[in-house]
Amino acid sequence: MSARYTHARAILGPEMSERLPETKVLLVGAGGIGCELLKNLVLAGFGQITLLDLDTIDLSNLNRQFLFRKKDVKKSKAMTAAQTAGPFNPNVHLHPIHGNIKDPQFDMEWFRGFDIVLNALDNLDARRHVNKMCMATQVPLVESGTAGYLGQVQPLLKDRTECFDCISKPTPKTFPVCTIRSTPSQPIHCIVWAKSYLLGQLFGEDEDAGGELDEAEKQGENAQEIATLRKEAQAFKAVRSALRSKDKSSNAAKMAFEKVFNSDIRNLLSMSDMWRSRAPPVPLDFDAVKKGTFVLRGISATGPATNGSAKGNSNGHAATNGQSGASGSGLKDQRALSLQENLALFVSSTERLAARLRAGEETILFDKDDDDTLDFVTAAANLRSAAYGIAGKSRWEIKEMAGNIIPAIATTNAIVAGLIVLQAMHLLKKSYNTLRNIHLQFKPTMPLSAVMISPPNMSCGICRNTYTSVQCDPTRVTLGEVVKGILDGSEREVSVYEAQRVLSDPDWDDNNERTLESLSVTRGKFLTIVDEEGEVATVEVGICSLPANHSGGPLILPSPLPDPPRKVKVTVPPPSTPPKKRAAPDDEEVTELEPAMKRLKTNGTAEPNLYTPSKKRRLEDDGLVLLEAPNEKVEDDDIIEVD
Ligand SMILES: Nc1ncnc2c1ncn2[C@@H]1O[C@H](COP(=O)(O)OP(=O)(O)OP(=O)(O)O)[C@@H](O)[C@H]1O
Ligand SMILES: [Zn+2]
Repeated sequence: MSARYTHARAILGPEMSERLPETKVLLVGAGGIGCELLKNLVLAGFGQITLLDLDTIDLSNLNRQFLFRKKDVKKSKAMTAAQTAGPFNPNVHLHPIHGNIKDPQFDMEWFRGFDIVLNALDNLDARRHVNKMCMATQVPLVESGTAGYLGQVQPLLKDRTECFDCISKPTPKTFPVCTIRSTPSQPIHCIVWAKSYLLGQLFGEDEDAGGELDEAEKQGENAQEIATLRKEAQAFKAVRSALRSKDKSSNAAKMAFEKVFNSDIRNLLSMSDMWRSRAPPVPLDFDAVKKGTFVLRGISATGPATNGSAKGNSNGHAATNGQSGASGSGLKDQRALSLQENLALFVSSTERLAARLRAGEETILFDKDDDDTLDFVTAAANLRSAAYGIAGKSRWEIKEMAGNIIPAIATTNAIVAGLIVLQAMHLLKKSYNTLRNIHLQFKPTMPLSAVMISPPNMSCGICRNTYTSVQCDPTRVTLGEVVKGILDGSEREVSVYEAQRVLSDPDWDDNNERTLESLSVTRGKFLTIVDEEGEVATVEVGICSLPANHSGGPLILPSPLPDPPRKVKVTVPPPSTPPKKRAAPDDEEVTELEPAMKRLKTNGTAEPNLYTPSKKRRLEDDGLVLLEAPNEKVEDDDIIEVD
């Protein structure tokens, strides 16, 4: 045993140490937590590590994602992390993959190839996807996350612990800075970008990257990349000095606009890899937007900029059309602005802020009560949203949303990465009694708290389902063949879904003769078979591909076929009662609850009708609640009543 493992062996014990070289780990995400975790795994001697990330390295990642250097900016995170960490331990086999974990080839068969999955992700969508794949394949998962000084590590295993979806998650309200730097997908990303990045670049302290770039070039780093970065930094320099220049003709606002909404976007577009799994942004043309001749995704620059939540002008002509001097005070705060109006607001707020610099203010920071900065952030965020096809927001909404961001802290990521390895060890050793949910908290007297594991939530729509998979050729196999095969001759009535789409039900079998592919049910997706009477657990069928050397029919059914448990009918608890938790995980005692009913207020009249589970489920999936009588009310602020 080489000295390399002395410490790891002392911690892990001889048995675990022996097994590590054969252990197959999937690490999803090579960002802040992922880099720290990869280093831990490699040094501990985990033998087979698959590392997957869809992104490329951003300059702003370098302060904490220590496996990356300036020469690596714009390269694949997974590939670069593997290249850097590989030599830490030559006995380890690293398999980096540049891809999205939701890509079809990462199906149930693929997940089954791992002993454990470790999430180091930054978004709910990907986390929920990995959770479902791990519940489907019964592969243990360690989930994790950090926000500033706070962190959490949660070991998850089907039937033993609750899953990531057992408790519904509130939508996150804060974002680490860099998540929003290059690929925004929500209005808040653009708001934070405008407030914390662009405002600072133009009106904050001089953040000159030139010196660092000179240094990088001296060290022989990628000259082409450095040249691109230098050009970007130079362009900001030119705009900054134009903003501070007494020369009125410098047209600084136009320069700023053209840099961030045109040339920077063009630069990003030239990296075609980035836009393989995302919709690409569209560069904006200053003069055409100003004139109102610019058309973006079929919408005129004078129409509502995007279909944002604030009410736009339905005739496509904004009320202030053509007013170039739209100022904060002249705008109705709660109206969505057209692209042209956002440009006018960008120009006017930039000029107001520039005038303040010329009058002696050295730096200007965001203050929601400072109209100039709020106008600037409103306009810049909405212009960026428009370029990326994201819904615009009103000035009033942006004031609400421009909350504080939480910077990522390297030490928090490092602590959490260490804790992930410890929980992974418990899962691999099957020492389930020692599993804990760990919280890293901002309490100097007790920075870590270890919480007992909760058993599964009996009404969870993810981990209480019965999972199976079929190997098939979706171009040849029909929906009816798969469903009939899985039900194995049972006559019970079922409805079949793919995600939220109904594909068939007992009264509607039009799709049964159609191929899976024609129904867009392809590799990596699930067919969900729901019992019409609600008496048998839902079966989820993962679609996998046929083995490479297969020559027979288009479908290989699983063996054994799934045997979903019968649900024990339990009376629906009152709406405010949380789902009952069992004292200890014990598979024998599983009972299933019907999905909780929407609260209907009957005003003392008839009891609300209980619809059959599938019908009700379809209605609820569509966001509909059926009211019995015209005087009924639904106690839910998100619900809009329609006749
Ligand atoms: N669907 C996905 N498939 C693969 N990797 C993903 C997916 N979603 C997110 N990731 C990766 O997870 C990582 C999360 O790391 P982290 O939270 O540090 O993000 P970051 O973008 O590097 O930094 P920051 O979030 O602070 O800007 C990122 O590298 C991101 O590319
Ligand atoms: Zn669950």
